[in-house]
Amino acid sequence: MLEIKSVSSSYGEAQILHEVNLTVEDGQVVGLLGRNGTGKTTLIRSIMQVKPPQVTTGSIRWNGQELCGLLPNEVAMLGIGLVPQGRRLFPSLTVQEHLEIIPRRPVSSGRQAWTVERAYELFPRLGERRGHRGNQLSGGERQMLAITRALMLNPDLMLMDEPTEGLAPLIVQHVEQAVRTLKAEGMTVLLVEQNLRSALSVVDSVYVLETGAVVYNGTASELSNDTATLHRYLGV
Ligand SMILES: Nc1ncnc2c1ncn2[C@@H]1O[C@H](COP(=O)(O)OP(=O)(O)OP(=O)(O)O)[C@@H](O)[C@H]1O
Repeated sequence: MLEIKSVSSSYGEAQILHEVNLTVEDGQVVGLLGRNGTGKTTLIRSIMQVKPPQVTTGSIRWNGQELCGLLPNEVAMLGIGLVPQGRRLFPSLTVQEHLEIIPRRPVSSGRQAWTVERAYELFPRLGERRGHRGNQLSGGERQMLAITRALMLNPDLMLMDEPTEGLAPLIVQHVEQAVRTLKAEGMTVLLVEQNLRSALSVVDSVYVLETGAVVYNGTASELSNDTATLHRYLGV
């Protein structure tokens, strides 16, 4: 379980997150929604201990262990995979090389280890592109590679920062299906999304951020029916 309690984070003097509380139970897919600039990526970076920002107060616990003060690779080795916004890839490495260079952690009990072949089963398109280099991939292929790279770590929690951003509708469906497949296998997911429809099709519950604070927490169906919140905080 991921437990975020009273977390505030700052870039220098600028405090962006204000006493954020958020919980992701094991096996849940939780959506993190909110307009541009409300602090979603800042929260993801705070969980991963990627600096900046600096977490100034509060605690972030994963399976009871405090993450604040660890290095990002130490957080990763506790079983937290990151799909960063912007799908950072190496332009000169092939798809296969991207997947092979990821350090592995021992797979958690009851789980099936991720292999390169299993990654290609999740996204067959990537298998067809295994010899292509990072700079030869389409936006959708880059996103698929970013997701599978994070999986190669054998994580128990995936932090996904806007995985459908800028993708064509068909590719968005592939990404949504991949999230459902991961959930069916017991993966815990914190999913940042701007695409409300896409988020609501895969998440169990949602948190909405506004100016760095949680202003809403409910199930996906509660949010779907809450037109006031949708209008006020998500502009729909
Ligand atoms: N490196 C940085 N230094 C200073 N301020 C930053 C930095 N990164 C982000 N911010 C500021 O923090 C605030 C929250 O940004 P953040 O990227 O977390 O929002 P977001 O909800 O993820 O938005 P988006 O959907 O646009 O990615 C914004 O006001 C942004 O300008």
